[in-house]
Amino acid sequence: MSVAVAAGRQAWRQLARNTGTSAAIRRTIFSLPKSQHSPFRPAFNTTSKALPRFSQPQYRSYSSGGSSGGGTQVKFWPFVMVLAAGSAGWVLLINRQKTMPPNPQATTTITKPTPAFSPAHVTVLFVLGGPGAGKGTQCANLVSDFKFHHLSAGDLLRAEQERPGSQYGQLIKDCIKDGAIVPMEVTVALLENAMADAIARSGSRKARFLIDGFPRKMDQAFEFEKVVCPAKLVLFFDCPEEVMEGRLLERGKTSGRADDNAESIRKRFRTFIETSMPVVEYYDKEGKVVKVDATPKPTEVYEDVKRKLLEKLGENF
Ligand SMILES: Nc1ncnc2c1ncn2[C@@H]1O[C@H](COP(=O)(O)OP(=O)(O)O)[C@@H](O)[C@H]1O
Ligand SMILES: O=c1ccn([C@@H]2O[C@H](COP(=O)(O)OP(=O)(O)O)[C@@H](O)[C@H]2O)c(=O)[nH]1
Repeated sequence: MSVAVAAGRQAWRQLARNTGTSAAIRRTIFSLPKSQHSPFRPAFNTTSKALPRFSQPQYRSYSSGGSSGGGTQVKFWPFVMVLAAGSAGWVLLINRQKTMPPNPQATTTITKPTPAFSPAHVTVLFVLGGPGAGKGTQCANLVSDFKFHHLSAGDLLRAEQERPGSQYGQLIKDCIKDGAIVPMEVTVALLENAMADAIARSGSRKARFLIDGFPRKMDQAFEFEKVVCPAKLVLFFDCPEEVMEGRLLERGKTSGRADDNAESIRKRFRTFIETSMPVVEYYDKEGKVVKVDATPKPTEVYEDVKRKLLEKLGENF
């Protein structure tokens, strides 16, 4: 290898003397930017996003016959030496890389999308429970005691619905009125953006989030954990329908919400039982649910929430 490299170097100098600087030669021989000459590129070219392979047709073709025609002083044996030395080095490098472990970043992108936030820095708690169970009320308490960022999926959707020019405004409006679930792409994107904003504003990459009223459907749960952040646990507020109905009708007197009326409430209850309870059951099987009785008065519910969360997560979660 060293003999070949030395011969190549010698040939390179000879060529430079004959036709100008080595940089000029490089530009003449390879009409490619320098970065595309990396011998490592083919080994890492495993994803569809990778740059195109360094391919032979991009070389100009040279042959020893060229020296006889133009009356030039350039000798062509140095080219042969350079190519021979380069090819030998190339083969050695390729063989060495076959024995190297794969680049984990290069392979991760094709097999599984990386979540935007790492659970090592970001703690996510999903907060679930039927409509009117008291999720928002208890989240407010947790925010003041544990410095959580509180993100209500319903609030984010309502804000998007009101945003001038939103292409999802009408869709969100119709879903909310009918107690149906907005397509997950919209909600997951709103949550991810809101998390990124909160983290940027806090100036620290460590953060705790209460994701309130989400995920309400299995596809949302899978998508969020895959592309945004795996969740640590689910805080589930258990409340009978008749209690929730009374609270919602009372809230409807002042909330101004289009869905706090008897007809929408009925539809929301049905969606909750059919679509959202399976999410709670799924996480329960994973041992990730902290269940709290939501029927006592708010202060008592909160005492229970605090005690059970600390029991599950420890003081320094
Ligand atoms: N434990 C409770 N007892 C009585 N009323 C409650 C309790 N928790 C919440 N509320 C009231 O019930 C309504 C629904 O609570 P909210 O926190 O908005 O529920 P959710 O976010 O689950 O829809 C609100 O008007 C709230 O003040
Ligand atoms: O992930 C979500 C969360 C909420 N919603 C919609 O927003 C409504 C209100 O949800 P919110 O959590 O604000 O209120 P809740 O029903 O819990 O009182 C729901 O009925 C759904 O129509 C949704 O589509 N996807």
